[in-house]
Amino acid sequence: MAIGPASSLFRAYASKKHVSRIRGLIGKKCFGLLSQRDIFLGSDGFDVKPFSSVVDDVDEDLKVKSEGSVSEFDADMGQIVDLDNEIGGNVIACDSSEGYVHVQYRDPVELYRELCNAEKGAKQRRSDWDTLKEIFNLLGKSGWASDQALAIYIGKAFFPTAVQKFRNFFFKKCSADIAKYLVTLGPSDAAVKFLFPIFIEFCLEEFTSEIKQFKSMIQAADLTKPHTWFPFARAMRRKIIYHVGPTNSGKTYNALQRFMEAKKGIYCSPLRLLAMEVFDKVNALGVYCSLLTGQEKKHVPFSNHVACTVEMVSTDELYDVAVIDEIQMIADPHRGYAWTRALLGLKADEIHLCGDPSVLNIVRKVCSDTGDELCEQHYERFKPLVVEAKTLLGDLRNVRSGDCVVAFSRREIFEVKLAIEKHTDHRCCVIYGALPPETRRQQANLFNDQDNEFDVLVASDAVGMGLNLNIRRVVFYTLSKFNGDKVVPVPASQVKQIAGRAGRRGSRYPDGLTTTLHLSDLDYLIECLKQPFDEVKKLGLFPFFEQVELFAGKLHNSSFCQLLEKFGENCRLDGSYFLCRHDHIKKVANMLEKVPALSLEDRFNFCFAPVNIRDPKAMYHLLKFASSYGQSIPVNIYMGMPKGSASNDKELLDLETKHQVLSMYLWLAQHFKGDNFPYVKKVEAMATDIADLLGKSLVKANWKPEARNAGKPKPQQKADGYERPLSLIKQYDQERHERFLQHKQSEKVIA
Ligand SMILES: Nc1ncnc2c1ncn2[C@@H]1O[C@H](COP(=O)(O)OP(=O)(O)OP(=O)(O)O)[C@@H](O)[C@H]1O
Ligand SMILES: [Mg+2]
Repeated sequence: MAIGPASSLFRAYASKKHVSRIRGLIGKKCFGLLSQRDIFLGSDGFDVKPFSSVVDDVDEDLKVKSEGSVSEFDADMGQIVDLDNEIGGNVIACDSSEGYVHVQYRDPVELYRELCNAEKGAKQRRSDWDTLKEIFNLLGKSGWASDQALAIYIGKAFFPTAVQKFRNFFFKKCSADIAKYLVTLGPSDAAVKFLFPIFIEFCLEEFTSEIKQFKSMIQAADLTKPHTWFPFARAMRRKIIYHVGPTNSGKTYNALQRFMEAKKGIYCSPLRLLAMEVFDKVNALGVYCSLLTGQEKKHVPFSNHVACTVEMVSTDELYDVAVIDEIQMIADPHRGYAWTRALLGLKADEIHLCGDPSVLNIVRKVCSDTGDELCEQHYERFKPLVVEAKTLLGDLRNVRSGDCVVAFSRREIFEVKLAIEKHTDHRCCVIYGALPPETRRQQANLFNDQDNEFDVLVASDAVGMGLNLNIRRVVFYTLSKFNGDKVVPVPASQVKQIAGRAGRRGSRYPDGLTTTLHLSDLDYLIECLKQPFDEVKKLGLFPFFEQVELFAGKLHNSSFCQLLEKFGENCRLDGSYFLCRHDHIKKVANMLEKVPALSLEDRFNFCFAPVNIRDPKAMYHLLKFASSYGQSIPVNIYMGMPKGSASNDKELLDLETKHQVLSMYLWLAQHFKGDNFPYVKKVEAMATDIADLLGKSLVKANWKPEARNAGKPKPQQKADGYERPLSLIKQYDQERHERFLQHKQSEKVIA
C-alpha cells in the first residue's frame, strides 16, 4: 500500500502552531519531520488491523482486561462508569450544555497538558461512554490516522497499540467538556481528527524509545532517491538514446551499430542466450568482445567490449557506449531492479535503451531526476504484422512449414509436438524456458536451417525474446496460461511480443503472419494486437547487500528471512519505484536457516542463485552446496551422469534438472570469492554434455509429457491423440453462451 506524503496530509488538518510545536519537539527529541516528498510504503502485512485484533499486540495485562466484561474492564482502567446514575438517568459531572464548545478551538498541546495534569477523569453516562469507545475504535482502525502517525515514526504495526494506550490514558484523565465535545461529534472523521493531534502529543511523550527505534529502522530501509546512490554517474554528462518501437523493428540492430563503433562498450542483455548471440555476432564482425553472464566468463584477449546479462553489469567501469536491451523489463516484478541499477548507475557517455514504448514516460522522468540528456528514436516494424482470420480451424494438421506454434506449458508443448508429428509430415523443434540456452540455440538453428525436415517450431513464451528465428507465422495454441496460481489470459503485451516474432528482415519470411489454432481465440488475439502498450508507472528496485546489512544492524535476533520480510514492510520508496518481489528469495532463505556458519553476505548471495524453488531436487542440491560452503569444505557436486539421451519424458525432465543444478554451481562459483568451488571445469564439461544430450533427446522426443510435480491435476487426454485444454477465453465464451441459452429458454417459458 503506497501512501501519500504523510507530513503534508498531517499539516492539512493540524494548526500551524501545533505543527511547529511538533517540529520543534521532534527536532529536539530525536529527529526532523519527514519532508513533503517522503512517501511510505507498506506491504500486505503492513495494513491497519481491526482494533479488536489489536489486543494480541498489547501487553498481556491489558489483554486480560479487555477480555473481561465491560464493567470490569472499565473499573480496571480506573474509569468510573456511573451505572447508578445511568439507571437514574442523571448525569453527575458535566459542564453546562454550551461549556464544551470552546474545546474545538483550543490548542491540542494545551488540551494534552490538561489531560496530563488531571487527577482523574470525569464520570460519564453509559451511552456517552459507549460513544467514546466507538470513537477510539474508529481512531484505531483509521488508515488515515495510521498513515499520519508514520510522520512521527509511529509504525503501522505499533499504531494500534499506541491507540490502545492512548485510550487508557484518555479514559483515566478525560475532562467532562472534552468528553462532551467528542460525544457530540460521535464516532466520525471529525472526532478522529480532533483526537489525533492530542494522540500525537501523547505518543511523542510516551513512546520516545519506540519512535527512535522505528525511525532508525526506517532510515536503514530508506530506498528513496536511488539516483543519488551513483554519484559518479551523476557527475557525468550522459546521453541516453531510447530506441523505441515494436518487436522486430531494428532497435537492437541500430544500438549495436553504435556499440561496435565505440572504443569501449558494454551490451546488457535480459537473457544469457541473447548475450551469447551478441557475443558471437560482434566477434564474427571483427570486434573483440568478451562474454559475462552469471554462469560464465569468456575473456577475449584485447577486447574492449563486453556482452553481459543485465544482472552482471559493472557500475564501476567507464564505457563510451552502453546498450541496455529490453528496457521495458525495468518494470518486471522480479528482475526489474537490475535494469534500474544499469540505467541509474552505468558510467557511460552514451547509453542506448532498446524497448517498447511502455516505459518511455518513466524513463523521461528518470532522466529529469538524473539530469541526463534524453534523445528518442522511434521505430516501426519493417513490414506490418498480418492476422490470418481463417485460423487453423482447431486442427493441427493445418500447420505449415515455418510455423511457430506457441503454447504456455511444457506439457502442451510436447502434446502439440506429438500431435503434429503423428498427424502430419512435419518435424518439430521445441523451445521452452527450462532448456539450457545452448539447447535452445541448437533447436533454433535446427529450425532456421532449410536443409532438414525440422520445419515447425513449438515453443513457450521463451520464444518472445532473444532468438534469431525465421518464423513465417506465429500460431497461438491457446491464449491462456497458468500463472502459478490460476489460469489467466496471456497479457496483451506478451501476446504482442510473441506474435511480433513472425517475419524477419533479410530472412526467408520477411512478412509476418499470426493466428490462433481455434477461431474462438481469434478475437482476443486481435484485441491484444490492437491495444496500445500499457504505460508503466513504476520501476523495480531492490536493496544492495550493504543496505540489507545496515538494516540488519537495527534488528537483532532475526533470521535472514525475517529480515527480508521486515525490510519489505518498512522500506521507503519514491513514488516512481516499487520493491521487487522476493518471495523466491525468502523461500531459499528459509531453507538455508538450517545451515549454520553462513555470514549475512553468504546468505544474501545464496538466495540469488538461480534455482527453481518448485523443484525439490534443485533445492536439495542448493542446500548441499550451502552446507559444504558453510563448513569450508570444497563444494563438490554428486550427480550421476546419464549414459545417453532421454528415452522418455521422465528422463528428459531429469536432464533438465541436472543442467539447472550444474548451472547453479557455476553461478555460485562466479559469485563467491575464493576457491570454495574448485570443480568449475568438471561442471562445465558436465553441463555441455547434458545440453548436448538434451538436444539429442528433443530431436527424437515423441512421448507424452510428465508433470514435474507429481500430483498436479493433468488435463484430460484422448486415448489416441491430444485434447487441448479449454482456454480461459473459451471457457468464458462457453459460459456466456450457456447463459444466453438459459435466458432464451426462460423467455420461451414466459411466452
Ligand atoms: N538496417 C538493417 N539492416 C539489416 N538487417 C537489419 C536492419 N535492421 C534490423 N535488421 C534485422 O532485422 C531483425 C530484427 O531487428 P532487431 O533484432 O534489431 O529488432 P528489435 O526491434 O530489436 O526487435 P525485438 O523487439 O524483438 O528485440 C534482425 O535480424 C536484424 O538483424
Ligand atoms: Mg531487440
